[in-house]
Amino acid sequence: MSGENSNGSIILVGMPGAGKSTLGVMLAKALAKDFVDTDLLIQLRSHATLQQVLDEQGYLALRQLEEDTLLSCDFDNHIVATGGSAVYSAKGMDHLKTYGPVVYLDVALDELRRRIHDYDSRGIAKRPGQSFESLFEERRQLYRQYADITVNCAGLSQEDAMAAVIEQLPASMR
Ligand SMILES: Nc1ncnc2c1ncn2[C@@H]1O[C@H](COP(=O)(O)OP(=O)(O)O)[C@@H](O)[C@H]1O
Ligand SMILES: O=C(O)C1=C[C@@H](OP(=O)(O)O)[C@@H](O)[C@H](O)C1
Ligand SMILES: [Mg+2]
Repeated sequence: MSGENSNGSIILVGMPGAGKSTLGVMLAKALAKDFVDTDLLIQLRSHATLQQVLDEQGYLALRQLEEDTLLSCDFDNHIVATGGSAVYSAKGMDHLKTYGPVVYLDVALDELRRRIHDYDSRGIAKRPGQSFESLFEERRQLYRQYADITVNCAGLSQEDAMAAVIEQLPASMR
């Protein structure tokens, strides 16, 4: 994943169900960039699914694995779909930010609930028993803290959300 252009990447952050993985592929195609989903890198590194890591080692181990994975990769000229928990790693986020703007896909709680049907088996790095609402409140401030660009995705189709992201990018990246 290395390359010459260290300014050409876009880092997608947001809650599980915000559309990072889905829109990431679409953006990569539209902007002629490579695509990476860091969840898949974590799984390759651990030879296990995220849910297996959670079940066997716990959510803090998953967050540590995520940080290690983020820090060990170059993300030049990529659309990067992060896992929703990437923002728990300040080091990981600082590393990601060196590759390009962090785009927060802001989706309301009700809409996320409609999209996520596997909250307890999706591999989410949350405290045992933590509700989706509590996770949403805890995460929202972290996404805002790291975001260079916030895209309000309320009511937008995948295509319209992708267009909204592109519209808010610096002109040099569109
Ligand atoms: N703008 C959108 N409108 C409706 N559904 C969406 C939208 N973006 C993503 N989805 C759906 O929401 C679900 C979660 O999307 P995904 O890309 O996996 O999110 P994330 O990677 O942020 O967890 C998928 O079923 C996807 O098709
Ligand atoms: O929010 C989370 O705690 C996580 C979300 C998941 O990714 P998505 O955000 O793509 O659903 C997951 O697999 C990740 O490693 C942990
Ligand atoms: Mg994803």
